[in-house]
Amino acid sequence: MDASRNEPGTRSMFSSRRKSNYDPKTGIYHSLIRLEGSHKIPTTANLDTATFVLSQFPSLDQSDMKVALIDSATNRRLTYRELRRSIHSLAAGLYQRFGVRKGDVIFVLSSNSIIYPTICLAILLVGGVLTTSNPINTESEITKQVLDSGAKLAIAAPVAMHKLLSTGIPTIVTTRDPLNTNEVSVEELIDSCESMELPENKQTQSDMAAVLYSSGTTGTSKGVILTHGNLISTITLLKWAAETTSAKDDIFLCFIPMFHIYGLVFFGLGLLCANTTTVLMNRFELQSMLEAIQTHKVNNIPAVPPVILAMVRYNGGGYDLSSLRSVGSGAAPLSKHVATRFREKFPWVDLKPGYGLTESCGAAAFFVSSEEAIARSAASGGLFPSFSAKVVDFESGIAQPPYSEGEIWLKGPTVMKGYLGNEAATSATIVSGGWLRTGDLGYFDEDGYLFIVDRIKELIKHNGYQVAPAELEAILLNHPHILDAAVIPLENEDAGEVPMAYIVRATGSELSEEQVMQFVAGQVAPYKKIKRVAFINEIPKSAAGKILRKDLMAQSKQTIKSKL
Ligand SMILES: CC(C)(COP(=O)(O)OP(=O)(O)OC[C@H]1O[C@@H](n2cnc3c(N)ncnc32)[C@H](O)[C@@H]1OP(=O)(O)O)[C@@H](O)C(=O)NCCC(=O)NCCSC(=O)/C=C/c1ccc(O)cc1
Repeated sequence: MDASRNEPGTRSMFSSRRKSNYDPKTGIYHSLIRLEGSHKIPTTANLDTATFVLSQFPSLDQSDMKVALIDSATNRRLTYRELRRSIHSLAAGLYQRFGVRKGDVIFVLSSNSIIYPTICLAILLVGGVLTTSNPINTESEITKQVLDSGAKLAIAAPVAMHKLLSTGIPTIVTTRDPLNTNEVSVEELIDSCESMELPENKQTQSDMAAVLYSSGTTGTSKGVILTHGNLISTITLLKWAAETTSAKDDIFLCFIPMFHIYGLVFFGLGLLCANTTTVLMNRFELQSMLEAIQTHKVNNIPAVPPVILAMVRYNGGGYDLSSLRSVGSGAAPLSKHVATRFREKFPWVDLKPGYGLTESCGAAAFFVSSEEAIARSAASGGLFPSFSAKVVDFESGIAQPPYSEGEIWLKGPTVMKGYLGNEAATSATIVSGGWLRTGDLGYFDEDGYLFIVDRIKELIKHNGYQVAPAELEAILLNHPHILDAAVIPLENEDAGEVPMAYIVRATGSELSEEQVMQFVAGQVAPYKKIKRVAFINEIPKSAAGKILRKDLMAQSKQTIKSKL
């Protein structure tokens, strides 16, 4: 969000104000910002996400001719009026022609497209539960998610359709191949179902709205249950943030994937409530991004660290980037060094890191103004309104005062209901009093700014995508020449981290590093591929048999240093 267009007085009010209040009696940090008037989170019980989002669209007059989405490749535009119509038609088509009923899970397998928000909102409007996946995932990864989520129907991009064949679930293609007339497409449903009836919506805020997959603090991928209440809260907070920072008239650029919470909340749902215009890229590519910024005079980009690094490295090329005023950073830690270089190179752009998780439905902490972000360049912002946090010491379990480190626990209206069909993981993650254990190590300063210093959870972040070590270890242990294995994150300047495997070979085996990498590469999505292998006699483990990853991470640093 951009601060340079704040209403008179707003900027100084926010930059001088503390973002949270620490109560030493309870050890709780509370957000100090209170939502007022139309920014309050709606409390009506009988409300669903799509009805709420549609109620925020420009009114049905000339103002609904405002452009909501522009396809950067084709320049195709969708106005808010057209978007409203497509959402209703597709929802009616899903109801009448595919029998979708309240609670039915629908699996969406597509990269970003101009109709992605329509698909999400139509599913939510008809009472379906949205589950999404990266289309570059393998057939077996996709099949696993289809089974785990209990999806009854899929909507898939033509290039990914084949990955669903073995699941046997009926599939609608996003755009029809003119040569294959048997397929029903989303576009056809939008065109043909306009006059079909959609029965009265009977959903409540506590109903399940989405199941997005995350590995949480440990283990493999789990379905994060997000209710309509969670989504409505996160959208309300995003709309408030857009308005507070006067970003309502900004042109946004979207390349972050809408199949993850970050992209879904910003571009699939939230910014539509702020009535912004978004230029959509099917996937990230540096030159295309620079071109899109110049052509569409883009002002605002919610981004991720690898993209910010790519912008730092880009040298010239003659693109006019003067329209750009705000770049956000989420999904992975942004190094202080990269942030400083970015600010030196693009001094007219506000760089604002934020913090959120799938389990907190995206929202948790953000910066209102760039002055705050510059003054605390290693922070991830202050708590969003309506949030509380604790910093809990691992050994004692005692909540810590400002500047003391511990695990960040969060409480707020966006915190997930739990993991689908996984009581054990749910109760280990959402603990007494409704606190969400984030698995991140950090602290607050005395003004309530959050600093994330390390990750305690067993997770690798490659390009902002989660890679669960447990998933790769399970694959490795299936190799007949592998006795034991452990996977850890290895720092990487371009992608943040890459997966590295420590392998105990079976006696007499001459298995090579290359063979290990190829074995895994054939079974996982590209971002999960193991990029480095080391052989070891024994995997270090605790008395309880838990892999001592920190020991291996320290060892990997030594090994790599000695090889340089
Ligand atoms: C733009 C990135 C950084 C780079 O894109 P890429 O270069 O295409 O690389 P990928 O990692 O996507 O793809 C891996 C490989 O697959 C390839 N690939 C790629 N898309 C294709 C294709 N459609 N066909 C075929 N091959 C392909 C790609 O070329 C590449 O190949 P290779 O280099 O050979 O390994 C991309 O990774 C990306 O968008 N990452 C962001 C992930 C993300 O959004 N994570 C959010 C998780 S949720 C979260 O943390 C919430 C935070 C949050 C924080 C604050 C808030 O306020 C709210 C929320």
